[in-house]
Amino acid sequence: MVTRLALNGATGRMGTTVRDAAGAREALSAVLGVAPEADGELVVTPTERRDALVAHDVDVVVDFSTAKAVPALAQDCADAEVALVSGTTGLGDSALDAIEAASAEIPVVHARNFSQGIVALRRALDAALDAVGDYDIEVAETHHRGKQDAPSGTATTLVETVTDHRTVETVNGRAGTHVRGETEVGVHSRRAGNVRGEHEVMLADNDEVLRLCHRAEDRSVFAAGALTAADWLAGRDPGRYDIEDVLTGNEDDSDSQ
Ligand SMILES: NC(=O)C1=CN([C@@H]2O[C@H](COP(=O)(O)OP(=O)(O)OC[C@H]3O[C@@H](n4cnc5c(N)ncnc54)[C@H](OP(=O)(O)O)[C@@H]3O)[C@@H](O)[C@H]2O)C=CC1
Ligand SMILES: O=C(O)C1=N[C@H](C(=O)O)C[C@H](O)C1
Repeated sequence: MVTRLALNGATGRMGTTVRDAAGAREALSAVLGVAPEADGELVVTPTERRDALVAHDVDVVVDFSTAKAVPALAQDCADAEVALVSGTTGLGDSALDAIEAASAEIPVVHARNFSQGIVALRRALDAALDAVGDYDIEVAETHHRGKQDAPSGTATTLVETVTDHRTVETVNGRAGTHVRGETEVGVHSRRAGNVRGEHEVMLADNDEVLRLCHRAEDRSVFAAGALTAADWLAGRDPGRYDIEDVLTGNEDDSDSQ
């Protein structure tokens, strides 16, 4: 059976990449786009979205848009009983609450990075943190000049992985006169060119430095992960799932209802 997709943020960098990647998969079909400026019969505006999801018999919405758009999107998906895969980053409390509320009605995957390499990096970081003592940790990320949110969602997730191991105080950038505190984790953001996404976690002690790095060279790696999630999510029970659930097929760790 073909899973019918709607792409929220259809005209953006990721929306167009996901559309092209979906076209190459037999099991998926992108039947609708949503963007602020509707530009054809298959692209509707956010106010038309809920009715269009029902009319086009959509199974899953794949969302790469903007944080402000997420609360209304999550509500529309719940109302239309359509599953949601969202990769949008920089979400504040209202968007996170809206995703949580929607997940009582529909299945939802939200991931700040859909690449397999970042899943592997998180696992490697977990293992490294088990192996080293209280090494100093700094996180750095570089993205294209068009990225709006900083630090990146992935950098935030990497700091959360550190938080699973120890109490930390996040310092976004460093300026002025200040000696590094023992619990600090510095997070550093650069914006330049068309860099797709680079992340590095540095773990350092006296006389040794361990670096864990990932570089996305094409947005297709994010699109592939999001489409795998869409395929996996269609027809599941309501609940909140994560990218580890998708890649391992593990449902024990989800909080599905
Ligand atoms: N999880 C992951 O693996 C990845 C996540 N991302 C995240 O995805 C998001 C989008 O990134 P990117 O594609 O580069 O950004 P773009 O700015 O290129 O695309 C965002 C699109 O969303 C549209 N949009 C704005 N408001 C709405 C709305 N209310 N409803 C529907 N669409 C809307 C914009 O339209 P307009 O321009 O007309 O305003 C734009 O076309 C970011 O948060 C980014 O961090 C990116 C890559 C990978
Ligand atoms: O905006 C982007 O481009 C990306 N955003 C995500 C993030 O904020 O972590 C994921 C990826 O690095 C690309």
